[in-house]
Amino acid sequence: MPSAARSKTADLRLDRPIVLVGLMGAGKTTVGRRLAQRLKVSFHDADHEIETAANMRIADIFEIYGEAYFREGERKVIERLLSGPPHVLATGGGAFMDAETRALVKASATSIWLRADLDLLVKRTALRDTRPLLRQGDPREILSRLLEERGPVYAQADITIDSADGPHARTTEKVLKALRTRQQEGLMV
Ligand SMILES: Nc1ncnc2c1ncn2[C@@H]1O[C@H](COP(=O)(O)OP(=O)(O)O)[C@@H](O)[C@H]1O
Ligand SMILES: O=C(O)C1=C[C@@H](OP(=O)(O)O)[C@@H](O)[C@H](O)C1
Ligand SMILES: [Mg+2]
Repeated sequence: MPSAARSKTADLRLDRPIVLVGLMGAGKTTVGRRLAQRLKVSFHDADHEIETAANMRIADIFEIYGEAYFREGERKVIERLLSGPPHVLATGGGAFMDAETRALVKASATSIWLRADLDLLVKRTALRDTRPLLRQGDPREILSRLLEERGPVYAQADITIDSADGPHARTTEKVLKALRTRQQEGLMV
């Protein structure tokens, strides 16, 4: 398939995994899958891996075992995935808040914060009621508080990309462009 879109990624060779971080609804899972396709590497979603390993839904893990147990599983899953070959990994929104997970990601991957404003996060997370943290009150209030708390930590990622409204493809292309720039500057991607 000799499309221009495809040939544009031929110059990008991953040295290590790409890890997407950011709040619920930022588009980590959606954009991550597309990014992996464009880079021709495999895609993993930490939430999905946890659900498979536990054979339970995230909301049930939170309800039955609690958040601390979930975070432990999340850390283990991410550690296992990061020890593998370069790929794209979409984390759950809280993963990068865990100091140990964050240190691991910073040491062995290129991290990307997909940043979106509150209105967009509220709109996108309303599409699916699968996130236990947003069931604990008013989703807008919860997301607003989390944005304030977590924003400075997400900002420690190597790259920040605005995950604005519009097609996922546009955000994916922005990520690719940022990776290409980094590589041209001689930095690892
Ligand atoms: N430009 C966009 N980028 C990413 N997601 C978008 C966009 N526009 C709409 N969406 C929708 O918003 C939701 C984002 O959710 P998801 O990818 O699961 O985010 P996260 O994994 O960060 O929580 C999906 O339903 C997706 O289809
Ligand atoms: O922000 C969080 O703490 C969480 C985000 C969710 O993933 P997404 O960010 O993919 O929605 C999921 O891991 C869990 O519900 C907790
Ligand atoms: Mg996700």
